[in-house]
Amino acid sequence: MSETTDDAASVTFDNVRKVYLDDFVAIKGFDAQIEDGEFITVVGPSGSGKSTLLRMIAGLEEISGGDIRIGNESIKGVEPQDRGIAMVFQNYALYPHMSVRKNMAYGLKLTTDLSSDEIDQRVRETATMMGIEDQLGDKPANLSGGQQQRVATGRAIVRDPKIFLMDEPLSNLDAKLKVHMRTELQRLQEDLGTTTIYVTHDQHEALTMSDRIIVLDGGELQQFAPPDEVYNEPANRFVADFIGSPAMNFFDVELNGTTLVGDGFEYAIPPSISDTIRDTAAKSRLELGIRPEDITYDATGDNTITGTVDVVEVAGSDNFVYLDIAGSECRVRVDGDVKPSVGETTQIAFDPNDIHLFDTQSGDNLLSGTRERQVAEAETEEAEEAA
Ligand SMILES: Nc1ncnc2c1ncn2[C@@H]1O[C@H](COP(=O)(O)OP(=O)(O)OP(=O)(O)O)[C@@H](O)[C@H]1O
Repeated sequence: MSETTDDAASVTFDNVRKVYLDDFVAIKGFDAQIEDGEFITVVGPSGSGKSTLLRMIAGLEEISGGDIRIGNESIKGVEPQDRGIAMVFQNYALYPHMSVRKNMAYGLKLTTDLSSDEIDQRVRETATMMGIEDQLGDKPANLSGGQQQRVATGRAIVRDPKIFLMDEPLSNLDAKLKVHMRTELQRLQEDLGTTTIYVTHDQHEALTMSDRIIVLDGGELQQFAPPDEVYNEPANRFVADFIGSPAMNFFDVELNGTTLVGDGFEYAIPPSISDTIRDTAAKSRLELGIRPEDITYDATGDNTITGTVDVVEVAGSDNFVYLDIAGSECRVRVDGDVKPSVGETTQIAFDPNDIHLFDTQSGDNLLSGTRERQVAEAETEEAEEAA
């Protein structure tokens, strides 16, 4: 997170609702507090309300209920151009008939009383920062995708906004350029320290770029937390399934004493976990979640599960093995030099500390927060031993 001097560019969502066409609720009672200078990504499936959220801040959509505040000020009744925001769109929305210079200067001319010379100087400085100073006289159609992206970002930066809103700004770039621009945007945001709300379909972008991630589904907030927490401590089954690639494996299980029993396997868990889930297990079915990267392939010893190799996906430095465990698919990440044969039977194992357990009815993660506690306890023990 970048250091800034005041909280003028915090963004508060207070029970925000958006209703389209009188009865379609696109955003349902959304609450969140974004701090000044944070880089926030918003992820969720198509139609989950990501763009709607951004468009309400930008003033491109009315808010149907609740309020959004920038700093302490409600944005209701504040004209879009007076909100101190700048937006970068997926299709860049550059004016085709204007040069890069005019595209970048246009917003400044409309919203400030700077002189032409001052505007020109700011445009040139920003163009240099974005590496497009040689393109100032060109029309957008004569630029590459990456250059157009830089112009769109430069046009937002030149206005020196309090908040950047970015709606999938890199999705039109090829994979290599995307990685490059991702680093560039991240560095720019760190240098400028401007609060940024960034919508993306790409969970890798979300996990690598942001201070915190908003996960939306069906217009409802599922989790708002730093990337490692969303990954390691997903709030519910939806988040667990949505974040991570290949996705987490899930198995229907029941608790029997300190053993999770599923189709084709029994898996022993420590009493600390079984005690945590016992009350829920008495009322509801459970799902065991385990990430492909947390599974040991070809394991020996106790507490293993038997599977048969269905598919082997060669992916370079890592391979993915798809196992059949009594009719359920289980994805396992293995080293690139491990290439099992289809039809082979194997044992897999995983550490009980890596499992996730969900209430099948509510989807809640029953072990939420326990991993943080485990880490804290381990650190305390280590400190005590060292003393
Ligand atoms: N102007 C509109 N009128 C009616 N419904 C709309 C309008 N804009 C969006 N919607 C609906 O609201 C829901 C949320 O749309 P939104 O564009 O915010 O989702 P999104 O998460 O950004 O999706 P995507 O990832 O596909 O861009 C969708 O069901 C969409 O069809």
